[in-house]
Amino acid sequence: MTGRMIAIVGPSGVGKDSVMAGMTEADPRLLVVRRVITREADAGGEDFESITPDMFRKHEAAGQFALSWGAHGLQYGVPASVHDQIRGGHDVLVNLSRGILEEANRCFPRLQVIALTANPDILAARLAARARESAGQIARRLKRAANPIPEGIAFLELDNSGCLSRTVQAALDHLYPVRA
Ligand SMILES: Nc1ncnc2c1ncn2[C@@H]1O[C@H](COP(=O)(O)OP(=O)(O)O)[C@@H](O)[C@H]1O
Ligand SMILES: O=P(O)(O)OC[C@H]1O[C@H](OP(=O)(O)OP(=O)(O)O)[C@H](O)[C@@H]1O
Repeated sequence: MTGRMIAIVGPSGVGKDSVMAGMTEADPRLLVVRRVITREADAGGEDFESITPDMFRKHEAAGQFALSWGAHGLQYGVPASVHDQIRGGHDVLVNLSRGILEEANRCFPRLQVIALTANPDILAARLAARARESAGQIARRLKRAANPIPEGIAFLELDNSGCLSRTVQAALDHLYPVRA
């Protein structure tokens, strides 16, 4: 049985990376995609492959990304190796832009989308506490917080304003429903 691509989406600071980490800790069936990003290697936060914009363009032109997009002045890529992981039967978690979901839906037949939400004041507080971005960058991230999920894409919405472990459990229950 092939696996599924599971996209975790939502505004900056909502908890995408935290929820994905909690899900893999709780369930070893899940793998997390290590994204390729034109961000300084020591920026902190998620585990990612840091790459220069020039190398990113070369990787992109060589077909080394299953998906790629730009946001926040950065370029993001999902390594094409995810296709092998999925063919190998793994369910694969990835932090995606809402703007790339239509393309993802075309590329990954069994795409599942989990859209996280949180109250705006909570988003602002979390981004300030994470301290990976400057105040100006945080303000720009908050401006795109309300970007919608494209029409026609099925998704489960989970509010991550509260306890992280409850969000993680709700996501796992959705993906792996217990059959009576
Ligand atoms: N449910 C939660 N309750 C409290 N803090 C959270 C919760 N989810 C995430 N956080 C914290 O909020 C910050 C942003 O989370 P992160 O996972 O980096 O979000 P995203 O990947 O969506 O930008 C981090 O400091 C993280 O520890
Ligand atoms: O189009 P959007 O849905 O707004 O998403 C744009 C980008 O924002 C997030 O980036 P990143 O993971 O670097 O930032 P975050 O951890 O602060 O969300 C997300 O992973 C996308 O790459």
